[in-house]
Amino acid sequence: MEENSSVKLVSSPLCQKIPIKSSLLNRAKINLIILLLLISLLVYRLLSYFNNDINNGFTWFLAFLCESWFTFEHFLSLNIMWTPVQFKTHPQTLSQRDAAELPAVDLFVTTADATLEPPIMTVNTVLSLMAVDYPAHKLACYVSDDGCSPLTLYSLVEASKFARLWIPFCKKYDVQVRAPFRYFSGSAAFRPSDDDKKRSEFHLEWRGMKKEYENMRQKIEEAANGAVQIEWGGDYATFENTTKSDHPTIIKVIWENKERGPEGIPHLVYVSREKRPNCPHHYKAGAMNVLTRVSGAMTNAPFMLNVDCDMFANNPKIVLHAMCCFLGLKPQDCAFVQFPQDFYNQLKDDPFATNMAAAVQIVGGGMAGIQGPLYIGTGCFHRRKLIYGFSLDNNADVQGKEDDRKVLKESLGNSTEFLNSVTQILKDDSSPVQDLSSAAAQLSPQVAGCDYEQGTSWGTKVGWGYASVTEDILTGMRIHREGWSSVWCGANPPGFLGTVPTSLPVCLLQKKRWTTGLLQVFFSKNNPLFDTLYAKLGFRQSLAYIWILNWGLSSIFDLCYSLLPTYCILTNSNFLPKAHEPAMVLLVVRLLIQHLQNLCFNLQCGLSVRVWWNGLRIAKIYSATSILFGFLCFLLNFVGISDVAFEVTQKDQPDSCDDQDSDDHKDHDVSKNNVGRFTFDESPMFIPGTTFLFVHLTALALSLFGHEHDKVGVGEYLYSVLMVLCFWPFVRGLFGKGKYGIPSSIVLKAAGFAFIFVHLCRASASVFLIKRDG
Ligand SMILES: O=c1ccn([C@@H]2O[C@H](COP(=O)(O)OP(=O)(O)O[C@H]3O[C@H](CO)[C@@H](O)[C@H](O)[C@H]3O)[C@@H](O)[C@H]2O)c(=O)[nH]1
Ligand SMILES: [Mn+2]
Repeated sequence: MEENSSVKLVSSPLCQKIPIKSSLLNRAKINLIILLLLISLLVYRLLSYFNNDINNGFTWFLAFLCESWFTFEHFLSLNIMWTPVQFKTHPQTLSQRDAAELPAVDLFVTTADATLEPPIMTVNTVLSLMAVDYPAHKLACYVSDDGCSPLTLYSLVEASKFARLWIPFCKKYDVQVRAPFRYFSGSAAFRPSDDDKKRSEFHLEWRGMKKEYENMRQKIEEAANGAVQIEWGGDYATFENTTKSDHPTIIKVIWENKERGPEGIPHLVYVSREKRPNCPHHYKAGAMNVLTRVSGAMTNAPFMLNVDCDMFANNPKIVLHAMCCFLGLKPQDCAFVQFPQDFYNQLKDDPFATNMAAAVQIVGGGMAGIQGPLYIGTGCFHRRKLIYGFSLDNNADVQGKEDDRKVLKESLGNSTEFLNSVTQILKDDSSPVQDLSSAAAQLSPQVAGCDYEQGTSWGTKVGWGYASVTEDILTGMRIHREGWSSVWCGANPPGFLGTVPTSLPVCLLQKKRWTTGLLQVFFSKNNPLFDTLYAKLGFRQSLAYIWILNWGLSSIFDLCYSLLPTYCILTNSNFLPKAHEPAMVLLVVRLLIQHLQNLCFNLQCGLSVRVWWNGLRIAKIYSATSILFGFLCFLLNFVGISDVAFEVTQKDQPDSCDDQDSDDHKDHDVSKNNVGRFTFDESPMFIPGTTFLFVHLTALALSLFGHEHDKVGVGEYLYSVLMVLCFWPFVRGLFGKGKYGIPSSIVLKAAGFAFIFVHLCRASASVFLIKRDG
């Protein structure tokens, strides 16, 4: 194992921090070479300026600007991959401890829309969490429903009935995957083991359980498609005359573990916070803050896990893994425990590059070797104390704060029940509430009300942050800024599995939101550089954040750069070194190393060449569509013209158990051949993408048909041809029918923009071209 001086080794019988050995360090070294090549290309560009060896000042400047950014960006990425570490946890050691010694954990699941996020999916996530290997009386599961949907409540009520059969079954047979849809998916991986089969009663129970699950699924489906009406009355009466954006607080204790025994079924609570039309609700961040307060006043566990509704616990020991980190490391080294994001519905050859597992691994493991991984919004365990903005040291000033109710009130709001729970957390006193249902009844709905947070620090110094639609990065950064480190816990099998969008329009919406959200953080007082200067964010950690936050901006530079070849072809100029120049060698070597490295990495991860190409291609497509739009949204928001909304990502319905093999992903309305094929809709995001294609096609066509092009080099042509290849799915879209075709309104608008672009290029040529011939 390679020792690294900048990585402190922390070890305990529960959790070890281990530097990752040389293969990844080689990655860093190769990237160092690429960095040197990038720098030498910049030097070449400067020299060509001083030698007066340029034929177009505009392209020179733009190319220099973009290349400087690429070099800087590459340097930032190198920083991340320089000292990767991994954490190894030993849950079996912890599970030997007495249940009484294990801390309580509140489990949060968020859902926002019963149509985009099928309730059966939320139900599976909830069941997988309630069934984990951990004393049941130490767990409570809270579901936030931003959709205020009686269907969601109904589904959870059904789920709680099923849970009473499912959880004992899972524990009896040590089921490995406790999301029933997955367990019963028919996939070979989840077939009962030989040992189980030998037990005579197993088959009977297995079949019975499968039938129960099917019944529950059917009931929920029938309620969803209206075949069976939910009866308004009892618990559902409160939903009458409500809409998603206008309704009172609804909190229902669906199931209470009254015996409080380790073998029981964990509590299950439904929460739909109050919403009113003129009251900002801050999307997911707002929902998380309400869950924090409601759970505080009810079970008040010192630790909280949060997952998105599509992300089930794939490893039954997941809470034990997390507790190994919290109990095995020094508190300041373990502010939160983030599990990698992994997905189960990956499309073949990953056409939309949604499988970011490799990238996430590099970033997560890399940052883990600095000040700790970023918080990625789901699959993460937090400390309640830090979420409230307190220090982890029980020093005098905290005790002081505790007495000072006024200070607490100012920052955390004015609810007696909730403030009492906060005081308890400050004292590290974890005695649970006696009776959940009466606690819920007494709890003023105020803590989940839409004006509770007015004048408090919620959304700024307390809880999940409101200043960005990527509330996760913002919130994690606040914790790092306060000087704490976080942990990256790669359990095996993976801790959680979620879904990725499986169609292009949905992917575009998601990428657009991420771009906007990240830029919102960067261009604000939350900029990581300030946190390094004025707070406790480490310098290298700050660089890592700068790299992540500018993910969208890098693509914008890339988009500009990709337009340069067309500009050059249209104006008979060049911006890349000519074939005979030595700089061309540097360029070619750099591109070769970079892409070969990526290719090898893909192959090492067991992925195909196709995946590598798809990744390259879709990056260009995202730049010209979603990222461009995300950037524009950010600009409009920055100058105060428009708000940014959190548009929920549409999720595919999980397969029912009758499907033979869930590992083969199925698109629900197309034949298998079309899975992953590009689909289009009326979204304006397709306009710039199509325009980009038209511009390249026009430039290439014009030079083929005799347009003057003696100064254009081979580099410009190859670049442009490559861009057309990347946009080949769009070429197909021009001729495709139905959703496989680009709508004619989009094509017309794009043609208009392309015409204007070509015209402007040619008009500007006369302004920028340096007349060398006198
Ligand atoms: O008003 C809202 C909007 C969303 N959500 C929930 O937020 C979660 C994430 O939403 P999703 O549409 O799945 O967004 P993704 O882009 O897939 O989510 C990623 O990116 C988000 C930040 O942009 C993070 O919050 C997520 O955890 C992370 O998985 C889901 O459970 C939603 O139900 C709400 O509770 N209320
Ligand atoms: Mn999601």
